[in-house]
Amino acid sequence: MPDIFIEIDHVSFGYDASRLILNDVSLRFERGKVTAILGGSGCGKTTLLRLIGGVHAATQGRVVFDGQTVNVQNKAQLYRLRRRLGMLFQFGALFTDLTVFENVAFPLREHTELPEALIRDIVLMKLHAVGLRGAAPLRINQISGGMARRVALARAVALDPELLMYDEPFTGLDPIAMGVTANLIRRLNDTTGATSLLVSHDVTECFSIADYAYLLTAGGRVVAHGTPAELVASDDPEVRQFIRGEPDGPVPFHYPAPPLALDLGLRA
Ligand SMILES: Nc1ncnc2c1ncn2[C@@H]1O[C@H](COP(=O)(O)OP(=O)(O)OP(=O)(O)O)[C@@H](O)[C@H]1O
Repeated sequence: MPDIFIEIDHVSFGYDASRLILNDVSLRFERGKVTAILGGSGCGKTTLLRLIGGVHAATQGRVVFDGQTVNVQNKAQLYRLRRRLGMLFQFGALFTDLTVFENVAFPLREHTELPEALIRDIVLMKLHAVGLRGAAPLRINQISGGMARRVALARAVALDPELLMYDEPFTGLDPIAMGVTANLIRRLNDTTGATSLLVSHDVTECFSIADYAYLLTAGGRVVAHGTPAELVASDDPEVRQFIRGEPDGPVPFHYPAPPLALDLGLRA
């Protein structure tokens, strides 16, 4: 029996009543694993992370976090839950005029009463884990984008979260920085014993580090799920189109439209 840490159980959600973003979606994330959630723009990946973090409530269905149904009305439960998760947003969202050190120290100062000497040791250890202990005194606007992403990783793990959620961690990075970031996500998961969810549209990078992956399409519909090896070996045309990034296939390139000739008035 797999040890499920997060379960999305027949969840539907819309930001307003007129449009469902997630339509009866079910996913399960195993404890200790890195699971990738892949899908095109707008299919609801970030929305899914927000529901897990209790930012929004599911309209229908349940989000279960380590055996407990997430209830956004229960403020005490939400606070405890948020202490258990670390989140890395697209572009890191660091304080650009603070130092690398102060950025990583920030969640420790916000959420704990630890003495300054201990905060210092934790920050230096987290920075060491991402290879940036030597950069501690630099300001964010003095370091490269790839380094900044690593600082954001160190900050996301500052409180030793049990769940790490990464939203598009590879965006805007050059290939080397991308590889470094991917390896760090894997290493931080394994050394801290956390569970990691990785939202991205970068199939290659995700498959290089994920234990398992879900492929989603519009409405959060699960096209397929499995280990990267299983998905790569799939002969389902929709999965192949997805993985190879083919522009046309079961997911058509063209939005439904009348024939071009008709639209251009070329036919009587
Ligand atoms: N706060 C919001 N209010 C209203 N609609 C929203 C909000 N956030 C997202 N949406 C809409 O919900 C849909 C899904 O967005 P979401 O960000 O979850 O998709 P995504 O798969 O993460 O896409 P991307 O890869 O582009 O980030 C989109 O159509 C988006 O416009």
